[in-house]
Amino acid sequence: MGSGAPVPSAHSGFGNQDCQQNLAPGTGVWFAVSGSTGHASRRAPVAIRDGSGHGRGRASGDQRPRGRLRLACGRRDRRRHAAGRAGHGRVPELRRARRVGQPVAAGQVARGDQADPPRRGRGRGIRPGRRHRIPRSGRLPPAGERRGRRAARRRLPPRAAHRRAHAHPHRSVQRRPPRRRPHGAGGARARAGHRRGQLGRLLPHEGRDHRGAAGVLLRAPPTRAVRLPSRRAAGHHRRLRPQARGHGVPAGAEAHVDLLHRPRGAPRRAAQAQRRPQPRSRTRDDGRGVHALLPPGHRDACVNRPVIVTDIARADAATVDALAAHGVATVHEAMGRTGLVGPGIRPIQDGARTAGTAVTVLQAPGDNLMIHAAIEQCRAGDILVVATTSPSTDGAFGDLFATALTARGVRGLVTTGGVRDIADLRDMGFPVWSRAVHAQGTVKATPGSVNVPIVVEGAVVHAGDVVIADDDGVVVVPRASAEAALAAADARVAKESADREAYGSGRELSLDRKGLRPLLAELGVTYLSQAEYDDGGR
Ligand SMILES: O=C([O-])CC(=O)C(=O)O
Ligand SMILES: [Mg+2]
Repeated sequence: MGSGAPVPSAHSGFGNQDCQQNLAPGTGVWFAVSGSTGHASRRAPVAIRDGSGHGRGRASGDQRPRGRLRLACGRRDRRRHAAGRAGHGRVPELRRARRVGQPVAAGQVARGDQADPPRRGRGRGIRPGRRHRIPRSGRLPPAGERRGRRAARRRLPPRAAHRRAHAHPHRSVQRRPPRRRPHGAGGARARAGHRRGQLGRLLPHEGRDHRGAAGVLLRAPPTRAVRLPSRRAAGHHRRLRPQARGHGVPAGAEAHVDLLHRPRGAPRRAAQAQRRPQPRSRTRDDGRGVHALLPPGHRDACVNRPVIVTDIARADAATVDALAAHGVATVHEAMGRTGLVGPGIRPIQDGARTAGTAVTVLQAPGDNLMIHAAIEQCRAGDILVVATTSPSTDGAFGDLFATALTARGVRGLVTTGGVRDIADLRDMGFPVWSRAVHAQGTVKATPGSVNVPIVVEGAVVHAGDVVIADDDGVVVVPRASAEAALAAADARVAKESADREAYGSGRELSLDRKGLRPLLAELGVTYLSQAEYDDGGR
């Protein structure tokens, strides 16, 4: 939504989360009449001042705003009602009433004393701060709904039957719609706005009654409604036209799609309302991490489900050892400055240099189950490389794992997570590169994968790739490029060796040896004496 004029709507269901999720700064929020009791009154008109929070509504967790609208019977009404003399002419009174469709100014909460009275119709005389009677049928529904409302009224039970059935005649309790939704009982689930039944409850033209005690048409918004830019309205939802009509707005592509409901499959958790609908996961992901869906048939599509790949191809062991001898910086340069793991992954010890073939682990944050599974897949010459599906610094690895891995000939660990027992790890001589040292324990509860491609601080690691690690960090050499990388690294080492000799003896400067003087001149770098510099370079 942009910051344009708010859309008139009879929806009343903006809660705090809706605001945080879906509204841009300065976007006005609008309201509908809420009954004094019943589910509709739990929804609240609030306004957004900026993208970080809400207007002056009540604290988070209590979605009733200060500007909540109430319909209430006056004391005299209740007395007369109790005495069975609720005459035909007695009607509930509307306090601090506002017109449906009247936008709340951005940055303000709807308050009764700021109410803008209706300009037309039977409620035109209503003034803030005064008590006015309004006709039982009210004038609140937008014009487009009148036909449906009249149809719904015809289906109401007689008033006498209603009074007999009414449990609390002294209160202005909203009467439930006389007809139940076709999809199950219209109880708590219906009020919470689940599933398609809600659509039916919202739309008068679908023939259901929505009037509260005062005959006011009540609407509840979709709790999972999603706001999208209006340019995406066209074709978004097959019910666009009838729904837009129901709200008295144009039904074309210009209609605001916040009037629409999310198609089937929307997530139940409001915090995830903007995620695409996904097939229900067969695994327990506990909401941690977001699956990166790959199209079926993609070579890496199996990363969508937890797997342990057992028979990985590994880079040649002699090549791995030779690359280890060259170190991270040299190999990285030899590979055209690629393959480097980001600087967030640091060694926990000094002076270690190792290389191995990668056994990869993709695990949930705070969960080291898949490390346990990966140990079995490790063999001599491997290096364990661990990534989590979302950032975590929990200490998922310690000396017990290192002991098991050492027994299998594993050469070290690289992890995007945290490690603990590091004094023991150092004493053992088991080298580790990690994002954090953190004693925080982890669980063994969530599925993950072993030997699938992972990303480690910007570097893609496939199982069997060469991973070289030393005090400078970590570099990854794809298995298929290992031989070429070694040849390039050998050449670089030879060249660096000659350079080292030249610089060490003082015979030559790198500027001359590398032919950099002409480059400096070409780049406009000039030499000045101190006097010339002090003189401003003239
Ligand atoms: O067991 C764990 O959760 C990690 C650990 O501390 C160890 O390997 O020693
Ligand atoms: Mg431990």
